[in-house]
Amino acid sequence: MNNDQVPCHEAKFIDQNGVIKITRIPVVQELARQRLDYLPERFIRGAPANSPIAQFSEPIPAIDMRKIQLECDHLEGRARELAKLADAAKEWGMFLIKNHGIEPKILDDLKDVVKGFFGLSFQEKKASVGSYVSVDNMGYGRNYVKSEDQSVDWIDRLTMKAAPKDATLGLHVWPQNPPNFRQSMEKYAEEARKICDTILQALAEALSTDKHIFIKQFDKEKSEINIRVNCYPPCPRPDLALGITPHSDPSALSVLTQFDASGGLQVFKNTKWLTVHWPVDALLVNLGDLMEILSNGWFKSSWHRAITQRDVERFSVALFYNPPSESEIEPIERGKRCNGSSNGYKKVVVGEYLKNYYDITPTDTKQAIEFAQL
Ligand SMILES: O=C(O)CCC(=O)C(=O)O
Ligand SMILES: [Fe+2]
Repeated sequence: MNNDQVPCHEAKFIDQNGVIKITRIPVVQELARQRLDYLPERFIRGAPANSPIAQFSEPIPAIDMRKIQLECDHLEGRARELAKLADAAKEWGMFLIKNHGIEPKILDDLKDVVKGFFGLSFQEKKASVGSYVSVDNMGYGRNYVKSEDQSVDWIDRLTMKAAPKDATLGLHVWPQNPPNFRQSMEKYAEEARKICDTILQALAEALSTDKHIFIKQFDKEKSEINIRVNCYPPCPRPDLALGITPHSDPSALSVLTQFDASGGLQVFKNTKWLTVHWPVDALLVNLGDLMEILSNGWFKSSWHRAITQRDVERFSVALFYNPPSESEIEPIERGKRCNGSSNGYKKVVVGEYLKNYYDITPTDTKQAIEFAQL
């Protein structure tokens, strides 16, 4: 099979005139199987992928889940951990989670179904999972495609709605193969939701405000959980490609786990791209735009990207936790609580925020959040 015969994803996008278009992009796993010694043109970034100079960072903050739990009775230790959390949320917009408490079996099952799915042939993958029909970044395929001539990321991905419960009712959008895919993913999502709920309360306490102030905007039945499984196959020219283009997540919180390899995630901090020290199998939390809005600018959503590696295949699972789509979220009072780095934020309807985000992403800067700025 030469390069032109590789199976393609069909990515739908709406062009500048509002017309739905389809562009065909080679399946990256299939390209990687050919062990090319060059990078196909479509994947070449305009500027060197690793500029500005990426460096290894100082370790990012690691938050001990046991210490931030409400039941923790070591009050002094808890206060110290909350201060560390506040610092991480303001300075990094991301942190690692120690002692997350998710049973190894749940994470092992997650890894098995993810690798099981991406281990299928392209035809089997297509047969295993249906599509969400509309242009909404869901299903097996591609991310952030907006035109025929844009350079695209070195990634295959699978995105699904895990909550609310009826989000996928009547749709064949969960992989049928491996057969326990949905069950394993939902089990993991349930655990990740508990972690998010604890973090939401801890973040509020870390700002010395009512601990319910963020979590009250979520709803057990209606909050959204979207999950994106990212597969980054070995790349012939990591210096010219990116795994995921720079972005902030639109979510309130994103919980990430990775398998097999680390060294792929980078965060933009103090004018530099830093490679995140992220032990394989640890959980990492990203603050998304909705959290920056909810906190009225106190906390920052992280601007991050994934790089590719020459001989390494890496998988990550990103779980995005949002208040209900139809709800209007309200930033906390500005007053003393805003750090003054922006004019602050206004109320936004979650679904409208997300729609705008997906309409304009990818962007070169954190532009989507301007939608909610005063
Ligand atoms: O693979 C990673 O580490 C990052 C993934 C990510 O940023 C995303 O899916 O939004
Ligand atoms: Fe992300």
